[in-house]
Amino acid sequence: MSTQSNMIKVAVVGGEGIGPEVTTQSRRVLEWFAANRGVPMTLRDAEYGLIPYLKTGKVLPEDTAEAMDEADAILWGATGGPETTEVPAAARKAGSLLGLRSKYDLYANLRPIAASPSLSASAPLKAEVLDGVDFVIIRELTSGIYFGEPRGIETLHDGQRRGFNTEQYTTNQIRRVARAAFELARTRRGKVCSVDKANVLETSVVWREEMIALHKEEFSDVELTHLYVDNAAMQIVREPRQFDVMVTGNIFGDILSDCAAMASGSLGMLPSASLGPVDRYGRRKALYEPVHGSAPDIAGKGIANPLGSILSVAMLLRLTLNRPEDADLLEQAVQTALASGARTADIAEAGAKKLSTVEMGDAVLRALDKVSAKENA
Ligand SMILES: NC(=O)c1ccc[n+]([C@@H]2O[C@H](COP(=O)([O-])OP(=O)(O)OC[C@H]3O[C@@H](n4cnc5c(N)ncnc54)[C@H](O)[C@@H]3O)[C@@H](O)[C@H]2O)c1
Ligand SMILES: CC(C)[C@H](C(=O)O)[C@@H](O)C(=O)O
Ligand SMILES: [Mg+2]
Repeated sequence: MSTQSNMIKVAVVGGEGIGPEVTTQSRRVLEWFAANRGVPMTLRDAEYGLIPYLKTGKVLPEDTAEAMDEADAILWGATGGPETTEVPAAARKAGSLLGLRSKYDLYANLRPIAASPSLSASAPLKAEVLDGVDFVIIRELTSGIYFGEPRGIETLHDGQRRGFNTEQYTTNQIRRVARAAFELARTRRGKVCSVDKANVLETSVVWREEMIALHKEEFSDVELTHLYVDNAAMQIVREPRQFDVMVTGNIFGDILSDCAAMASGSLGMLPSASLGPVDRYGRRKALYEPVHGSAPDIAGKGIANPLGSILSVAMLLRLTLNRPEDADLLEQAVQTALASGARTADIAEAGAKKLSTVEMGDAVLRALDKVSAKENA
């Protein structure tokens, strides 16, 4: 991490599938902020996935690991896809995204969901329930069933195979992500909905008890409610406006955020920030990435929606660079581009012109020029 001045180091890791396609556009946006708004940052590009594996035998070569280690912020694209079946499971595991989340202790994963007024005609949900949708899912990212031990696959006496994993949460793991949720709610509409499965799982019993205890001890000014995860999935589709901050465990948050993407129009629209603990200098390691994956079904076609990745840059500007005005400007530019009719295939109304990934990047850069000129006028 940077030790001097306010120069922020950003590692840009496009990865696989549509990852490099969308990250090329969000990188252009970062460059626009460096050139036009004097945002102090250095960019270091690094390869991840099949391509470096074929060259070095590692999906995460040393140079990439070093770029990520020294970065304040990582702009990540995506990992995975059928083309990577050439990479043995062990090599993939050695450099996995889960391993990186764990290595940097990126426990608080913020996934904001906002409905764009311009997309109400093409959104899968009814326009009446979308007006004003604005909530954040905070997903615990470094524990739960993704990381619990024991785990494995074994062969039983009768020859059947049995796969097993362990769901787990400790008091501290719950409390630190709960704190992130309560603190965020204080800057928003003051409401936290905690999602669990406490009617079945012991991990969720502890989760709910710790939420209630911390709320009572330190955050009684915030409204705290609870939902079981099955009901939460239904409520997100039925009436997403009821939520302000939703906090939940690793696997529930993974599933609920893809579900919530339907309130923003497409999975391609959702950004995210994964944050580590604050160190003694007040800094925290962060990884910014769209919520979607490598989308093998559209990879290489140049049609992926780059807005989830571009909006992740807005989160980077806000959370790592502490430049809220620049983050607002970028979010405004995205809305301006959408209002002017810019659509990739995933958000296009019937009959609308479909832009390529690059053309959507162009539309956002044009909108940035326009909104910043207006601001300076
Ligand atoms: N953070 C990550 O790197 C990440 C996240 C999710 C999935 N993955 C990996 O991605 C691979 C594919 O997974 P999947 O197909 O289940 O999920 P996915 O998110 O890649 O795609 C799901 C669907 O959404 C569409 N989609 C996703 N992003 C889009 C975009 N920007 N524009 C337009 N359409 C978009 C895809 O075309 C696909 O139909 C898997 O290997 C998975 O493990 C990686
Ligand atoms: C790629 C995969 C491991 C990842 C997850 O499950 O966390 C993804 O789905 C996500 O949402 O970031
Ligand atoms: Mg996911």
